[in-house]
Amino acid sequence: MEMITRGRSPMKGYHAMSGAEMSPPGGPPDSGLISGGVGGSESNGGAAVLVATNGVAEPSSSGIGGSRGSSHRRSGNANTGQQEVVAKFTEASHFFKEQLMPVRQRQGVKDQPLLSASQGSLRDVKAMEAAAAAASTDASSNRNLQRPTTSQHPTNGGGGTGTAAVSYKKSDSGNDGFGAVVLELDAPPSHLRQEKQSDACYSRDISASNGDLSNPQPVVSKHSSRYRPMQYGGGANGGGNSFAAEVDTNSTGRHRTSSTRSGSVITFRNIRYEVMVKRFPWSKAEKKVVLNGISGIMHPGLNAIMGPTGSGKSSLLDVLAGRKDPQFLRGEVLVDGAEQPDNFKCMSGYVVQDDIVMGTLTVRENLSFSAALRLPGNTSAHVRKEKVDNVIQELGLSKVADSKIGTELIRGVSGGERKRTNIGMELITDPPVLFLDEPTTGLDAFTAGSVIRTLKMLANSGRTIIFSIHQPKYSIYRLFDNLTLVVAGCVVYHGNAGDNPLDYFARIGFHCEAHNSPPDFFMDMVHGEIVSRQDSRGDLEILADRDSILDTDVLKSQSEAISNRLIEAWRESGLSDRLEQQVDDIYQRSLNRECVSTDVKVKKVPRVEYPTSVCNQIIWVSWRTGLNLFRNPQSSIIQLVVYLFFGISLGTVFFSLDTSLESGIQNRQGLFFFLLLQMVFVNLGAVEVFIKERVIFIHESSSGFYRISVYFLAKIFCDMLPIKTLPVLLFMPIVYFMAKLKLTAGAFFFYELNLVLATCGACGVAFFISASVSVFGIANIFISIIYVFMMIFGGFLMNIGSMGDWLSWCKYLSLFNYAFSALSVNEFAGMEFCPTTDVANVTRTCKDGYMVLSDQKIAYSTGWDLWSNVLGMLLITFFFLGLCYVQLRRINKYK
Ligand SMILES: Nc1ncnc2c1ncn2[C@@H]1O[C@H](COP(=O)(O)OP(=O)(O)OP(=O)(O)O)[C@@H](O)[C@H]1O
Repeated sequence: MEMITRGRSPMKGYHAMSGAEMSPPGGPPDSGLISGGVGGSESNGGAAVLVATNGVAEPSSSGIGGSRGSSHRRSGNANTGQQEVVAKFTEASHFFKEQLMPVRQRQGVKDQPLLSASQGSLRDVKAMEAAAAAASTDASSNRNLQRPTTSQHPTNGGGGTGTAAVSYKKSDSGNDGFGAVVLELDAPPSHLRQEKQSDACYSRDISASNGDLSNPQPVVSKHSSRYRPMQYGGGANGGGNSFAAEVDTNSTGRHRTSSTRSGSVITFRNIRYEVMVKRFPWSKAEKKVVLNGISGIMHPGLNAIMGPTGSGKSSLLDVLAGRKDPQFLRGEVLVDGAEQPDNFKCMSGYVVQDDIVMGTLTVRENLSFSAALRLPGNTSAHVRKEKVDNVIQELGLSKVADSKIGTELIRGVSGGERKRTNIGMELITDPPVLFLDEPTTGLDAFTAGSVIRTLKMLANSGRTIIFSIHQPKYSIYRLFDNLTLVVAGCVVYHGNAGDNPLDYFARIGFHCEAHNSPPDFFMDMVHGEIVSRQDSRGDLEILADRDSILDTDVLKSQSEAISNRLIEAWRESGLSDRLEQQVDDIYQRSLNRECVSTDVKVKKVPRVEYPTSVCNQIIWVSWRTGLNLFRNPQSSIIQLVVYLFFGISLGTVFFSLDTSLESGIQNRQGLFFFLLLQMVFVNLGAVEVFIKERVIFIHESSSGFYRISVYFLAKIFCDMLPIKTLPVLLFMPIVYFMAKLKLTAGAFFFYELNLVLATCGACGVAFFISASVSVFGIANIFISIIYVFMMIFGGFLMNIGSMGDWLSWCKYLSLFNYAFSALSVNEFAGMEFCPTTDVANVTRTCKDGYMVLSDQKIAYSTGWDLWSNVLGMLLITFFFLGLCYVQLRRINKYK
């Protein structure tokens, strides 16, 4: 059981006390308490508020660097904030009295005063803590315990209202793995550190005078280090600053309930990302620096990464999300002040630029799929449904919840709704951090605005949202809490959004004109379209009338000069210095706690954790594959119609074959040729199976939805087998009986078996190519080459016996050869073909079927001769399916 104090939004002039004094200095609190105030960002200047000493919590009003317990106010609205804190604690007291105490009494715990709040003092916090603990132990009998009020969090981002909110809620520990009562305290962030003691990390108030981070305060909270060892709240302009320390009682440590939602703080230090590029396939690989020594902190709130195209936005996002190949990466990424967990990909949400939803499924079905595979295996269907409903509601998708997403053939939901569904797929697990790669790309201005507003709402509920974006309009920009401006792989600004960057750039000589919008100004500036009016350093050539310059080389060199100037200016700025200091401080403390590996050369390879069993994964992936198939007319209904048409056509052309010497042999061989052609070449369509779902597969398999083997098996059992075997079983008998092939049950079933195996083998080849190549056109070329090669050695048009031995062995690689041989033996054995017409001066005799087979060099004398063909087709099928599986495993999961 844990009780959490969570900071939210900033209160200027207040010091986020975070309950540091609620526990004995230097050690963890006795019980699973508590707390976390949150340090303010630069602009916040101060923070809220709670001082508790020896079990007595008092509202305090010291600034961010204020001394403990100081109670003077620094801002006019501080008093209001203080009163609100008190009011909220009073409310908390009622809540504990009315809802938690009865639980304690049922358990025989002697009643004791809980919490009395008056102006300036909050009493008996320990009792409250004890009550919360009692409530936790009765979690199972107390499922309906709800937070009585929802605290309102300021969303204006200005940090001026000083609203303080304390809320408390109890999560459903039975299902989501969290047994936590959350006490939310609106307060600004960033002055907390964690320390490792034995097996746990403790958060520490590190705030000191003037934001000096060198004077740590005592330990304030204890929590498991397994999942979220610590959270630093904080954010630009106060949007969604929060802090929470929580105990994860879940075995996987991945799932969090929305009631305990709080974003993580991502700290990155000296990030350098290099790739090796070749100009031509044959030329020597050259090193390209994509990110060059980037540092920063992303707090809960809306964190935008902006920059010109190719500047490294997506790369930075991927690095923070743990989705870049570690072998090309240098530097550290810390999550809540501790080393980025190697299963971070599974714990965080990542919305890729492409769609990761299945177009044939409805919004609700897609979300249900995500819930079924990403929530812990023991989550009940009822809770899963509730989660899906909540996400639908949260994202404003109620109206289209039961509409299909849409494909090229099916008209579906709008672009914005589709994007929100993509976001919902990741929100199901309520991740503390949500990454989005250009979430507005491809959307019109209004839809883009609605998507960002949705993100803002999520950020306000305490999540850390980090996304890359090109050039937003102003109404979008003003929602940002934090801005990271990247140019040529370097940061030129990192900090609060709003007017702060304008002030900063004005200080270094770049002024935004009155009518210009800030994001447009930033982009113009980094592209070199706006030149410095006053270059304080005097080493930048200033070209006033850029429009008159036509020489592109001059423009390019000027852009580069301005970019370099911006990069240098940032490195030399006080903002950057303070940021570096904060980042270094967090990093050093992490090292001290031994929570971070000091060996930068040994980068961890990301690990994927699966929250559900193989069985569950097979059921759900098969369910989706089947549904997708059923609703996809291209691959199901049209295929059936094609087979029906083909069956009737062939049956008509080869109707009632006779046994004449003139046509009986040739017509049968011709029929087998066309049948096999159809069985094999119909699989050209299967080449798109993995190509089409490549992005979804990479995202889902690397995010822990399912194992690769599960996806592969589901494709075979729910796609390949029904799609390939059903039409053969249904429509190929039409040909058999219309053509009057050998009318025995054995011969008929063997004919069916051969056709099924031929088509499965061809499908195996298509699957292998599909898993190996990502471009449809190239895949088509490869598969055509393989099929034609097999056809040459099929024995139809070229007698294999007439080939040299050095070449004829290739028949063993040919599906056509095995299938044709088997069909021929099946049909010709025991037949006799006699002439029906006389030809002058020519004496013709009957020819039996065995002679036909001998002429074709087809072995027929033993049962093995017949069944070896079946074995050959099976081997080809398994060989290519095996290769397909290997290729699926080898697909690069890094971006
Ligand atoms: N794996 C890679 N191989 C080669 N070049 C790469 C690789 N990853 C990134 N780059 C290069 O690094 C630069 C930054 O790429 P990145 O995708 O991060 O830029 P971006 O700012 O997101 O661009 P855009 O806005 O156009 O998406 C680009 O020039 C890109 O070509």
